[in-house]
Amino acid sequence: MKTIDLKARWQELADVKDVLGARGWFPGTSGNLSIKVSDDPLEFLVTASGKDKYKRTDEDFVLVNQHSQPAEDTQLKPSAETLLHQKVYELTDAGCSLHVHTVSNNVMSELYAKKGEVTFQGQELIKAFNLWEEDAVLRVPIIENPAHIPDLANLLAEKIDDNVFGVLIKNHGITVWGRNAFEAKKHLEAFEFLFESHLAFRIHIQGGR
Ligand SMILES: CSCCC(=O)C(=O)COP(=O)(O)O
Ligand SMILES: [Zn+2]
Repeated sequence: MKTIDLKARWQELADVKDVLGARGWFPGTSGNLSIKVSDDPLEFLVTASGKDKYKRTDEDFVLVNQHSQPAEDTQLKPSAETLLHQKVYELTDAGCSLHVHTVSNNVMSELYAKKGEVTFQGQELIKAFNLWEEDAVLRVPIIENPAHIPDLANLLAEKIDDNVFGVLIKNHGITVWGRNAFEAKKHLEAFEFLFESHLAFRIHIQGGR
């Protein structure tokens, strides 16, 4: 991959990071984002670990290889959750993977953890996932949150499927992907809208039941 492509991908991911940051979706340094730079061998840019993701700096991203290890000499540490991004690239045609912690995705993950998934039907915004039929159902698997990242990454990998565009991690956050940064961001925004609407409906119409 040429330097110009690396720069373009960096810029693209930095722009997405700014927009998500403006929404407050990186509380307490949480969240990590990645974008694919090369397919064979796999290389992707991923956010550096533990940083204030609301700030834009020249050290925001690290280029990693197919083993989630830095592909260049650097003092920066790739995200602690880089392995989840690696699994997404290995098992899908994704070009971008986004992970954020929000109040809505955490509450939804807790509410529906026992069911192991949450589904949406009859909601206009499931069209953001290319689901156009009237009876189409959007399914979002929910996984446990083991502290050992390889275990977490394996749980995520088990749920990845053609009709899955994101996975909720219980009391942790959501990991979503898309063929490129535009699509990944679209998916993330649609998920968060559906979660917020569902919770608002439960609180205001169903009295929290
Ligand atoms: C304080 S957030 C705990 C770690 C986490 O879940 C996360 O998303 C951020 O980790 P990173 O190493 O990518 O900064
Ligand atoms: Zn996280």
